[in-house]
Amino acid sequence: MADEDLMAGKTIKTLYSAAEISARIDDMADAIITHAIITEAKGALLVEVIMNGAVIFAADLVRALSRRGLDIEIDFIALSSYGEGTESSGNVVLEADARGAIAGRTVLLIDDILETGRTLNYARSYFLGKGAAHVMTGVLLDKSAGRDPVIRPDFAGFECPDLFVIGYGMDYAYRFRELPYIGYMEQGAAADGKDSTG
Ligand SMILES: O=P(O)(O)OC[C@H]1O[C@H](OP(=O)(O)OP(=O)(O)O)[C@H](O)[C@@H]1O
Ligand code: HPA
Repeated sequence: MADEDLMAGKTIKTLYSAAEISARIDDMADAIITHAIITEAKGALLVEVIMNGAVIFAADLVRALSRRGLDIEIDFIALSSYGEGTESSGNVVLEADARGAIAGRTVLLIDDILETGRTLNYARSYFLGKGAAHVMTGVLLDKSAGRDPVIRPDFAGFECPDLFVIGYGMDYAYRFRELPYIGYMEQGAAADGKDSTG
């Protein structure tokens, strides 16, 4: 489907600019490297990137961690539950397995957004099931509206309003991941406007 069709009657409003995201990732990296479990972990921290949405966030976060001297190993797992829609199907599908050695490791799961919590719950069970010593979670956006408050990330960048957001890795129907900022689609007058320079 062409962007023009997806965008019909809508414009993208900026929620967080590229500069705001960058500054927040530095704060998150500071918080991660001082966390007791990570500081005391034996061997490299195993960073598990949950594809596809988290790849852009993870690329920036791991380099921020590296600049602070943290020893890390990067691995990937692919999980999917939204498809082309804006609501969770309720069913998390394992599209691709992790490949790293997991038993006994301290694992930091990285995802772009936490909404219902199904994806991170699935991932946490997956890594604990493979013998991880600790599993921690880091998300750029925490969309907590309507979610059980017991479900919380260990590290979060921004609270996300109850809107379907796109950009900086996040898609709507597999598009818009490449936007350098985070935005949301607003029904509006402009047919094809990207109002943001973020
Ligand atoms: O907390 P939840 O309600 O589970 O939602 C969060 C998940 O939804 C998105 O993944 P999606 O299924 O869209 O796959 P993608 O990463 O390939 O875009 C996002 O990247 C998170 O992994
Ligand atoms: N945008 C993109 N992907 C998502 C969202 C969202 O708001 N929530 C869960 N996955």
